[in-house]
Amino acid sequence: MASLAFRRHFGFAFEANRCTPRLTPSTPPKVPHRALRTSHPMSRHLSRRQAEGEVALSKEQKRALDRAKAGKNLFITGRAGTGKTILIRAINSWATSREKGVTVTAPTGAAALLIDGTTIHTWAGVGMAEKSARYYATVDATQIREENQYPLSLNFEKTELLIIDEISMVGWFDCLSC
Ligand SMILES: Nc1ncnc2c1ncn2[C@@H]1O[C@H](COP(=O)(O)OP(=O)(O)OP(=O)(O)O)[C@@H](O)[C@H]1O
Repeated sequence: MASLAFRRHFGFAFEANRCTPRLTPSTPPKVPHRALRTSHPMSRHLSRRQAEGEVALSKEQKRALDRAKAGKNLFITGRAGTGKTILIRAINSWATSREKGVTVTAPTGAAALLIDGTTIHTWAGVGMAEKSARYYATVDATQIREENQYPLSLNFEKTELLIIDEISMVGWFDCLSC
């Protein structure tokens, strides 16, 4: 149910067991050896330029981009180096140029940096608890929401397109497809 709600809200989402379509680039794109080396974090700038048009997307990447443009939910998976990050950059670039409310996230700070995004926890407002575990276990959920300093509802409302990189590292990932 949760995943359905997310999909309804965002139009483009992350893994869900009934989510469509499942794009699985099985073979790495044919790229020059020099380009393959740019997956190193220090080569982010070059990768960004590639996503902005200097490198033509592969057929499979284009197919995924077209589906994203059509507002479909996507689960993008594939072996290392098959072009997932470049695809994310291309989707982000397209969404930004259309002034869509796009948020690019990842479960860890390091992963988020690679895609110029933010952590999923920051976006969702999951921060450090300010009170004891006993307090949160006993108090009413409504009260916790009222006390929350993060403008969470704004984050959810302004995000039309949510991208989560490295979703398998998200601890509560399984809950999303419940
Ligand atoms: N269509 C393309 N044309 C040329 N080079 C590409 C293309 N797609 C990706 N690349 C290059 O292939 C390399 C791997 O791409 P990318 O980093 O997007 O893969 P990935 O699937 O995200 O890898 P990982 O799973 O390890 O993060 C990079 O150097 C990237 O610049």
